[in-house]
Amino acid sequence: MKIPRLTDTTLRDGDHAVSHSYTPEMVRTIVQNLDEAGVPVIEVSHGSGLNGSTIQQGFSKHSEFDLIKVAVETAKQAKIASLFVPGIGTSNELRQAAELGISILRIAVHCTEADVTEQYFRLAKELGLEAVGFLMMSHTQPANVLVEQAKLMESYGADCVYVVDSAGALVQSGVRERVSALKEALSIEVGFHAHNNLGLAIGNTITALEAGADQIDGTLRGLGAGAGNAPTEVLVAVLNKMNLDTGINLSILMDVAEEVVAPLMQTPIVIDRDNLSSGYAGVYNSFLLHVRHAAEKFGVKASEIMEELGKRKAVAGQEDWILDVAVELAKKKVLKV
Ligand SMILES: CC[C@H](O)CC(=O)C(=O)O
Ligand SMILES: [Mn+2]
Repeated sequence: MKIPRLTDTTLRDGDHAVSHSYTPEMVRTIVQNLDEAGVPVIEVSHGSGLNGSTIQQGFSKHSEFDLIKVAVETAKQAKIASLFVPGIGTSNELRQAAELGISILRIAVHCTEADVTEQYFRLAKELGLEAVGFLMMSHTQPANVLVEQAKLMESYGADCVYVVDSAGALVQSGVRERVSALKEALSIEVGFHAHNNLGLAIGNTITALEAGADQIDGTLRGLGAGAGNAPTEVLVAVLNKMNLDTGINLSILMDVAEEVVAPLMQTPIVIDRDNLSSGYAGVYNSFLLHVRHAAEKFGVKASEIMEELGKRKAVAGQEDWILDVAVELAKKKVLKV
């Protein structure tokens, strides 16, 4: 099995879990530790990607450009990456992040919408960036559809395409099928990004490696949207046990996870009823906080909203459905009384 490239996305996916409250000091400390530990790629941006600080996605406490600047200045060996979602971010933010010195742009779209990424892949390459495609909500489509979409990204200049389990809804057979199909069809690298709603983030990531994945993601303590991600420190420990030596210092990772990241958690990252129902129904993890707010406001269960959103096959960008569903469920409840 190949030694994978590990991207730590505590400062991007984890941004959802801290309600976009990262400060330059936190970024400096986390980047310093990840960099010293030897993590090769560190992702920094709003959880929903560049320019995500909006009323729909949640306002950031500090400008993500200030945070990216600190990250670039602090990292000695690690490459800094940012996430970009077309429609949330524009070419302006992409250019600005490149000027600040990011090395990698990860372009994320719903897994049937690769065609909207062309101009951004081309621009990222023009600006000298490594460009990675993110096929979000990959559980919703069979392997052959993901292959078509990934091939489009490859034709636009992608250096790697990720199978992204945004809802933490995939089980191991689903990961194997999708990652192997991409590996077989593409000439570029393939990655896998896990969420832990079904308790499979580490197991699925290892399955992705067995299926040939070249790149994987983690976050310290699993800090990330919904049930969180594969914890970076656990991934490194497991890879060591498998004799896949990434050269990453486990002891530094365990310390920063325990002493710096764990205290940042607003609520423990656990598989509670809301997270499990979200993964089970296949609902996008970034919906969690919005669903919880709506549930509280309208006096319904978050898990019921998740179940209904799953039935309606809601995707990123359809956050307005959350309120519609909550209101409908509340009305039904009143009529029953
Ligand atoms: C809005 C981007 C999204 O959070 C990307 C991601 O990490 C995922 O889909 O899991
Ligand atoms: Mn994610």
